[in-house]
Amino acid sequence: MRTDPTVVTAADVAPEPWTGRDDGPGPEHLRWHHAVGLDLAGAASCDAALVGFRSDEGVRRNKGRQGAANGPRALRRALASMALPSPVRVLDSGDVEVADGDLEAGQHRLGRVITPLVDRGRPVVVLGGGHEVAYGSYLGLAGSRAVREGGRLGVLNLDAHFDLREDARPSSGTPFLQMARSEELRGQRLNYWVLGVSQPSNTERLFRTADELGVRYLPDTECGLLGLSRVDAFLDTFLAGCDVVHLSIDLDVLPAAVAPGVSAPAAYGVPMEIVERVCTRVAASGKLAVCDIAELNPDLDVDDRTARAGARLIHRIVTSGGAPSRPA
Ligand SMILES: N=CN[C@@H](CCC(=O)O)C(=O)O
Ligand SMILES: [Mn+2]
Ligand SMILES: [Mn+2]
Repeated sequence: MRTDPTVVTAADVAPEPWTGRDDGPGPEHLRWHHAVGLDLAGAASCDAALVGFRSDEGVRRNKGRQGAANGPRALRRALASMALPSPVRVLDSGDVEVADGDLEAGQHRLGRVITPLVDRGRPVVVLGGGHEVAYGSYLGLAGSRAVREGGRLGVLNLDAHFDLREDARPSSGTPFLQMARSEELRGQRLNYWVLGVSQPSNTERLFRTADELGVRYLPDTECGLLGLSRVDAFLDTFLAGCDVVHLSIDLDVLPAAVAPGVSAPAAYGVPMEIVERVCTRVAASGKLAVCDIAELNPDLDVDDRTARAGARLIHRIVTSGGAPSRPA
């Protein structure tokens, strides 16, 4: 069944107009707030789409520090005044909101919003929300034409954690195990790669689960600038083995000084230079279908550092789909 790329599904909460600093007219003054449209009817012609996932429920169930439901608003605010090197058109589709603790229903609604956006053939950026956002994104991707028609799905998680917990209820600690189980149901093995895994932040049980599932990972200690060739080789192999990429960015992959506004800040972390390079290369591959920005908790942020770091990664991803007109 083919979906009409001009027909998209409305989110729970309509998007609000974007505002920000304005230095004058013309492309030389272009900023994000100029480039964002809210009209779903214009979805087909956009270079990228945004959708927010206002959810704290996964972090609450995972015994973390709550506040991620306000992440989408903080990310939009941090993006609004960023300068654009060349014109892009971005659709803001609004937010899916997890209400009354019903995370599972929210993840399915998110999936239904994402599928037609993915079918436009341009990246969808999902603004979390706790990392439970990733399973909703997966549901959207699994329903997309590219995956249903046999495209090989690859999931790359930039994270200090595996998020492969075997808990009774879905949470921010379980999304990739949920994906693995869903893939098993359609006779597939989840092609799951993690960059930035912190040994002290994952029990031996989680490492064992990762090994049993055939997960490929690079520890944070191998993701510094001295490990650049290892990171590049890891990414090359990942990209060569898939056609459709789900990039999931848990901001706690970054050092705590760069990303203090997360439930579990990283004592070590992967440098911003590396994380940004990985994002840029994935976007430039032309295979990126969905990218989550997860775990931003504005209540815990310092000078909007984490929101700005997340926004910068989104900026790089959206402006790296084609040839950038300024050096990255
Ligand atoms: N999404 C976060 N997942 C981590 C949280 C760890 C923590 O709160 O310390 C996990 O479950 O391992
Ligand atoms: Mn994490
Ligand atoms: Mn995570």
